[in-house]
Amino acid sequence: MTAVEIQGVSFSYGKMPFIEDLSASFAAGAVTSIVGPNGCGKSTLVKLIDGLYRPQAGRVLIGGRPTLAMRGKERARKVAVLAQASRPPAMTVEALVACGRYPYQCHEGCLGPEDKEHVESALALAGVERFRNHDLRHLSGGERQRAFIAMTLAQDTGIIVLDEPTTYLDIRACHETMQLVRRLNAEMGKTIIMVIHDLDLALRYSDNLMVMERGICSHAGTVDEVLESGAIEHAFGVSIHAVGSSFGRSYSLFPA
Ligand SMILES: Nc1ncnc2c1ncn2[C@@H]1O[C@H](COP(=O)(O)OP(=O)(O)OP(=O)(O)O)[C@@H](O)[C@H]1O
Repeated sequence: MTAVEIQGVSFSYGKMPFIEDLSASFAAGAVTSIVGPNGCGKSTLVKLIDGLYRPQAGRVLIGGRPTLAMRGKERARKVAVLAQASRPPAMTVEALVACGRYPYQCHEGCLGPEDKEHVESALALAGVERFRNHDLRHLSGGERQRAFIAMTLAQDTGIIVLDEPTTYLDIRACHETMQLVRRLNAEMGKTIIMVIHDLDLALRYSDNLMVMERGICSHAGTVDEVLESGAIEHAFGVSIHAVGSSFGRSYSLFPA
């Protein structure tokens, strides 16, 4: 089953077409990473999925429904998008996580018992309960990232899109974030789509990969299929060596 489908999408920022006739699909219940060199259009694609940008041609479907046919709150009940890390707002972790409930709130914006339950379980799942009263600005990068992931969990969507969730994190926090992603997928059946620069993390923690090169999808498939295709080597100009160990496979990448 397909969670998100991109059908013949074209998009340009100015006069020059940037994304042209892009088609791709993201499988439901899978962890898919979008990888590609700087500036190839990964974040643009995320914004198209989020409905922030309107394609000049083609359409994006979420659960079979065109994104632009949905109102903002309806879309936000289907897909939670965590944008690239920016300066953290001055608020507590709990207040941030409560923001994830906005698609379910009425005009007054107060939380009902069901909203509060979702906030509590999101705090617990992301492992940030003990920081609930902490100011986001005083957390470490890894703790803060988990707080933002908790906010997307409170949104209670089947699909979560993470744009560079490991930026600024040290190696341990990177792996913890990826393990959380895998747990959300395995235990809650979440479909995860993430943009990720660290190819080793993408290869280790994803089921599927989509490789982008300047506005196009050059290859998509399972990790093994994409590795065999040579699309990553082509896109990044690297060679990849897989190393097996009792801890699983890891990947070394060298300039070609
Ligand atoms: N708001 C904008 N207006 C004009 N051009 C833009 C805008 N946002 C992005 N671009 C351009 O579109 C291209 C793709 O940008 P995008 O951020 O989607 O790439 P990316 O693959 O996510 O890059 P990175 O890996 O560096 O984050 C880049 O050349 C960028 O300069």
